[in-house]
Amino acid sequence: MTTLTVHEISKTLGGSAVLDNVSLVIPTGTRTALVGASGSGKTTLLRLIAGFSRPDRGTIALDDTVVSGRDVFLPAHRRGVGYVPQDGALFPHLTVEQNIRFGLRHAQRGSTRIAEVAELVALPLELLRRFPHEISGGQQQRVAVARALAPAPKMIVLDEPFSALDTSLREHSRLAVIAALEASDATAVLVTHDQDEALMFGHQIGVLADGLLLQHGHPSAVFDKPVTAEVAAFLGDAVFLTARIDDSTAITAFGAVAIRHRASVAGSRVMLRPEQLSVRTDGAANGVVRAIRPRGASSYIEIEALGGGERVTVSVFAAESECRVGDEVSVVIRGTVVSY
Ligand SMILES: Nc1ncnc2c1ncn2[C@@H]1O[C@H](COP(=O)(O)OP(=O)(O)OP(=O)(O)O)[C@@H](O)[C@H]1O
Repeated sequence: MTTLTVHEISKTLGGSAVLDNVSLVIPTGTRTALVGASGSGKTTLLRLIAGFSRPDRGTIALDDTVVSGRDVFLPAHRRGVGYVPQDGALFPHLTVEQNIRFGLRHAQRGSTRIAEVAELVALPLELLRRFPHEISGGQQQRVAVARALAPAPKMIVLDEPFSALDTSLREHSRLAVIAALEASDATAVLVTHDQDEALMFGHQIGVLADGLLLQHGHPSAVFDKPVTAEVAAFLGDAVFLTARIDDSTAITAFGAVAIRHRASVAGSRVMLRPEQLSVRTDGAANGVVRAIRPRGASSYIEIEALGGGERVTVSVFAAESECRVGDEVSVVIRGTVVSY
């Protein structure tokens, strides 16, 4: 187990700043997900951590040992960091067992370690004799994780390991890999562009945009109190409403609502999640139904505030929907909001 300290890292590639003054501490034995849009710098940061590339400025330390700094650079093979690339990158001409064995030092190769790590990633032992093309994509990814875990690294980094998998396989593989990481005690960093994956991965989430680490912290803290509207929108569907901010209350076109976090001092809008909205046909009307869009079990109802301007889309259980276009209804906001 190792604590990773990334301190004021900057990196320019092809003449453009790809990472700008990024600092992050990943405590020993914890799991951190780095999330961000395509091109935000996630893979570059992971490569710097693994030791495949050198930062222009700043330092990277594993515990008290600086592995990247002004006059120091420990290459990947001397860092003891396990690496799981995006496509798994298994050797096609080697069996599953030989692939996993490849990650082991000579002395460990005859040991029971292969069966141990196969079990750790929930890989049935009968698959050990097969070649990569004879197992599923999800199993291949787990072999790649097993290969990286085999030498018991103190730290493991994973670059979008589930991105090529379809939804159900991805969920299954994710859970198996998280359980394996938990059991291994390795400090882990996962790069993903999938918000749900990032939020469920572990102890910390870091949100990158254009080379800047916009926010990092416990997943629920970042989700509940996003520092900017950009972070809020990146982590899930977000509804923004113009509001008059009055101390700890926001007055919106759909009523007053309590503020749980003021991200800016002089805010003029609030953010809430679509799940916080519901619609009632009794009660004081504050909106008019402009469109109804059926979507299987649910229907999306577009509602415009009375007096015009603001619009929200509310998801309702289709069988219970009594609304028609033109009806006046009451939009109710549950819970609390963040103001910007
Ligand atoms: N070797 C390189 N030379 C020049 N530019 C590069 C190089 N590698 C990456 N970049 C650029 O740096 C930026 C960040 O790339 P990076 O791969 O770190 O992003 P990412 O967040 O991992 O994206 P994705 O989710 O698409 O993999 C991009 O604009 C990319 O085009």
